[in-house]
Amino acid sequence: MNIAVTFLPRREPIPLPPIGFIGGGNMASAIIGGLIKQDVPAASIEVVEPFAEARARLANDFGILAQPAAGPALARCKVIVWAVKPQSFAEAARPVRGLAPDALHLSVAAGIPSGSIARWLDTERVVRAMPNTPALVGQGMTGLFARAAVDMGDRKLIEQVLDATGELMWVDAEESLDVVTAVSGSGPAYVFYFIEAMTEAGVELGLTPEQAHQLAVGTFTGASALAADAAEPPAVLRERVTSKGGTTYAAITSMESDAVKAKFKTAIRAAHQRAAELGQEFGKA
Ligand SMILES: NC(=O)C1=CN([C@@H]2O[C@H](COP(=O)(O)OP(=O)(O)OC[C@H]3O[C@@H](n4cnc5c(N)ncnc54)[C@H](OP(=O)(O)O)[C@@H]3O)[C@@H](O)[C@H]2O)C=CC1
Ligand SMILES: O=C(O)[C@@H]1CCC=N1
Repeated sequence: MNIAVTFLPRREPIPLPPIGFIGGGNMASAIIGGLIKQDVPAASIEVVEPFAEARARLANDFGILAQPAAGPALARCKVIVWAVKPQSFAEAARPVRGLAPDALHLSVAAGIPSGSIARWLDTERVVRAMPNTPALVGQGMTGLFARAAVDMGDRKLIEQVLDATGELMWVDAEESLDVVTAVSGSGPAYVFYFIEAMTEAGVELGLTPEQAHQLAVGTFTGASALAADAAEPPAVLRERVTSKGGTTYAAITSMESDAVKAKFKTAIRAAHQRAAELGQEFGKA
């Protein structure tokens, strides 16, 4: 049998400017992985990361030579991504202020207001993003907010930097980012929690851990794809699974009687409140 093979022309490297990262942990790695997939050369990415183990991981995974402290290498960066914990932001900003005067700043830190970042870095060109970890597999959801001084060209640049991470959603009000944080930023942990519960229940009822894991994960993948594709809302899709007097009815009735939905919403409100507290606590400096 003859198999026709078509070679697609190799894509030209994306002409992104040099990009700096302050903090080279989980979220920075997810974004850097996307940039490398877009053919951005490792040499045009500067990372400041004090933790030696994280620097070794960046070298191993992406061939990036991260620096333990901020220095003049950041001067060439036109975008600086802030991927430090909210608790470390003010301290991390001090040595960077003035080092890259032309840079557009993108913060992924939960809660820290853009006004604090603008003050710490002495620039109004600040965008805040709230991504989530499925960015690692190109299926993230990211909320974005730009300060007034950020123009359309800057917005496009940010979209290009985050292009490979998944879907992007701009919000007009900065407070909305705390809601994005509580729903989709922390959201993967809620999904993993339910996967854990479904897997444990499957094992307790007699399946192997592998079988139970495959069924739980596959059910989330399938149900999410159905919800994304269907014209009907999730409540209608749920009703279609729930045969009268059947097994799903038994499970949903049990959950309703234990107020599972109400408690889940309370948990999301706790995440929302914590985002605001992080901003108040660590945005003051
Ligand atoms: N993880 C997630 O799902 C999401 C996280 N975020 C946000 O991303 C940010 C980073 O989170 P995450 O990646 O999970 O955290 P990590 O702890 O994995 O990464 C943060 C890194 O920053 C380093 N760091 C600390 N101080 C400095 C400094 N002064 N200069 C440079 N780097 C420094 C830390 O080193 P050390 O460990 O030595 O302190 C650590 O390696 C947080 O603000 C979080 O709110 C947003 C959305 C989702
Ligand atoms: O838990 C956190 O604070 C961060 C922000 C969203 C996800 N992780």
